[in-house]
Order: sequence, then structure tokens, then C-alpha cells
Amino acid sequence: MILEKIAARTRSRVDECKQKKSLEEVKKEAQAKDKHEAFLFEKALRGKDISFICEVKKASPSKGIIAEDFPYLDIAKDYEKAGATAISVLTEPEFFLGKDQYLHEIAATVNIPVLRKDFTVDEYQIYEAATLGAGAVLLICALLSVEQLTRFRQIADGLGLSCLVEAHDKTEIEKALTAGARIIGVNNRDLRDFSVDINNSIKLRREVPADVIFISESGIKTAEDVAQLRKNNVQAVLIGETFMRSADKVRELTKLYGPAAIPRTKICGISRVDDVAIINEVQPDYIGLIFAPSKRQVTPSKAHAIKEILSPAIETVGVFVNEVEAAIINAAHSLALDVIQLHGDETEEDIIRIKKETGCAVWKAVRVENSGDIEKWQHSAADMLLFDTFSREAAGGTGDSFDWTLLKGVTRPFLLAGGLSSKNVARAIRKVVPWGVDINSGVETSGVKDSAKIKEIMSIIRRLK
Ligand SMILES: O=C(O)c1ccccc1NCC(=O)[C@H](O)[C@H](O)COP(=O)(O)O
Repeated sequence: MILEKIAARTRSRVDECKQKKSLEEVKKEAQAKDKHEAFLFEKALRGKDISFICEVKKASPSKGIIAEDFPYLDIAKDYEKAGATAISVLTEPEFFLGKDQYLHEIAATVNIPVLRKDFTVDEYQIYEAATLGAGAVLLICALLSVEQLTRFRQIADGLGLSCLVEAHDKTEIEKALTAGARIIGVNNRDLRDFSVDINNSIKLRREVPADVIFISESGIKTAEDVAQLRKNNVQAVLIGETFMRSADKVRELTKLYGPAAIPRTKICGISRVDDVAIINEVQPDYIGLIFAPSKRQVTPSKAHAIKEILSPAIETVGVFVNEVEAAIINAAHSLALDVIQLHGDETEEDIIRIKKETGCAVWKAVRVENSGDIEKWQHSAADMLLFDTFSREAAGGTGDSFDWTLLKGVTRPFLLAGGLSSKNVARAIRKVVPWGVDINSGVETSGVKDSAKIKEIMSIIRRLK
């Protein structure tokens, strides 16, 4: 069978690698490697809804060359922008035309976990995966004994790597569970004849306990396939060919996932008259003018100049931090602000008074450090809450995102802020389902608003439906 052929070639390849770098050396390198947070791969897959693992692969034994032109880094970046939860990278060189270099560069470029998709037959490859920046490795039940699976899983655990343990039938699932697998992937492709049937995942779903992540792999092509897998409590799908053959990964993922609720958009920190042209072109729902001390602060005269040429369809949000009330009222009236965003330590009483005095909608920014911060404002009189990243150094505009799972108990509409960019906005919208998104430093280059980035993020958001 093909699998044994690949495994035999892989054993020789690993032996050759050991001649160049010994097991001891690669082990030391892996153990010395800067540890980012452990087990990010499995943490990322434990979301409410189905997750997508998108695969970067040039060729396969069943399909031959899939991508003549293979800009692997751009493909990976497009997957991230489309909202992939993780990326799978083929590194097997002979049958899949993979390379370690692809994994290394991709892992260094994207901010989502990366799986090393290879035929693990030796612990050497697990250490190697860690040195290349992988967050997970593949262990195939058909190739490994329970003892090997267990030992390889333990080695990976010691390095903070997750193991996707691949099974094709009930016996292999039992083997995976005996080895302590926390993630099981059921391959819908029968490697004896390459036939594909996604019902294999559906049929085997009940064999895997609820606390073990269940991934369906191979042959997933349509929204109906995904809907069926989602209905059967499959937590993630691993998709290669369908994505590799699609020119627009954002649209393809949207087609498979289903449309998202498109949020209102606010581009914050507009501080130059020159930025208004692109804003008028892409038409976000709101712009934010920052009146607080910041590199994006606007003077009253600059604010007037921006307002004068701003498209009337776009509403203006004035952002204030612990500002004296008279100044807020004055700005609200003289600039005809639509919304007052209070981004400091303002109280509930301040919110009620400012609403009354200005006649504007009031948004309260809540800088989230823990779930208590969210709880405290749930019943606020503010017209909208805006959840942003907590920082001791800055009131806002940090460019960092926070743990979105803290928002899962929020029962009222809200805006999501903090480090949103074209890399994470699709994931944020699908995972958090915010009423609005607030985008700021994610569309800047060297501290200045960047027209291309503004255009790109707006285009991604609009392709999610
Ligand atoms: O952006 C600033 O410079 C700023 C300074 C002081 C108070 C608030 C500020 N921004 C308010 C916003 O609404 C930002 O858009 C929000 O903090 C998100 O910013 P970012 O993390 O850069 O996307």
C-alpha cells in the first residue's frame, strides 16, 4: 500500500537527516527553542463552532500536481485572512513535494498554529517539527503501534506540541484513544484505493468521546459537506485541495462556512485630511476622531477640516479619555458628532449626564483584563459597549488583541476592538459575532493610515457574506 511505501522512504530520509544532525542535537535545539504558549493548536480548535484547518500542499499521490504555481507564503497568508483556525503544511518531499522550508517560513509568518503534515515514523521528526516552529504533528495509527503512538505523544507533550492522531476505522480510533490522543482526525480517504467518503467521519463520530477533538479530513468540497459534519458535532475540518484550487480563499471559506453577520465598521484614529479620500471610497459606517493625547490626536481645527470633506453617510465618533465635560459638549455641538466614545475611567453617572447634555449616542470603552471588567458594564446605560485590550501604558490604540473567549457571556450587542487587522478580522467576526468592529493600528504603516490596508480589510469584511 502507498502508506507503507511512503513510510519506508521516510525512514531512509530520517536516517539521512541523522547523519547531518544527530538526534541529540535536534533534541537540544527543540528543547532550547523559545516556547510560545503550549498546545495552541488544540486550544484554537476548542471553539463553539466548526473550525477550519487549511492545507498548503503542492501535490499528492492521488491527485498529482495540484499547484504548478506554488506561492506557499501567500497561500498561507490568504488562509489566515480568510479566517482559518490553523494551517497544515505538507513537508513530505517525495510524494507530496513538500519541504521543511515551507513549514519554517509559514510558521514564522502567520499568527495561527501550524501543523506539520508528515509521516511521523521516528521521534526525530517531532523534535524537528518543534525546531521548525510547528504547533502540532501528525501521528498516523496505521503506521504506528500503540506504544509508539503513546511515546510520540508524550515527547510532543513535553515540547508543548499537539498531536493530530489520524484514524480510518473503529479499531484505529480505539488505538488512538488507548495512546491518550486528545485530537483524533478521521481520514475520509481510503488509502488502499484513494476513494473518498465523508460519511466515514459521520459514522465514526460516536466512537470518540466528547472531550476529544474530532477532525474530519480529506474530500470536503461543499457547504453541504461542512453543514453535515457540523450537524454531527465534528469540531474541525481539514481541507487541502478545495482551498488550493480556489483563487479567492476568503470567498471559498465563506462559501463552505456559511455567511457571517456582517458587523458595522469603525475606522478609528483618522488624523489627516489626506486619509479622508480612502475613507469616502470604502465607506465604513463610522470614523473615530481622537481628542485624547495620542499620536492620532486631532486638534479642533483638524477635526473640522476632516468633517468638511467626509462623506455625509459616514458617522463621526469623538473619542475622549477622562475629558472635562464642557470640552466634550463643545466638541459634540461644534462638530456635530454622532457618537461620544468614552475611553477612560468615566462612571455610569458621567455616561448618563453626557448623553443628556450632548444628545449624542454614548459608547463606553471597556478595557478587558478579566471577565469581571465585562460583567461590571453589562447593564450600563451606554448605547453601546466597545471591548478593547487592557494596557497599563495606553488608554487605547495598542494594536494588541485580547482573549475573545472572555466575551462569551455578553448578552448585549457590542463593538470589538484591539489589534484587529486583515489577518484576524474574519476569525474575529465568526468567533465573536460582534455588532461592530473597531479598526485602528491594524490599518496603519509606520503610524500612518495606509490606504491599501484599509481597502483590504473592508474588502475582507464584505466578502464574509
Ligand atoms: O488610538 C489611540 O491612539 C487612542 C488613544 C487614546 C484613547 C483611545 C484611543 N483609541 C481608541 C479606539 O477606539 C481604538 O480604535 C481602539 O483602542 C483599538 O485600537 P487598536 O488596538 O490599535 O486597533
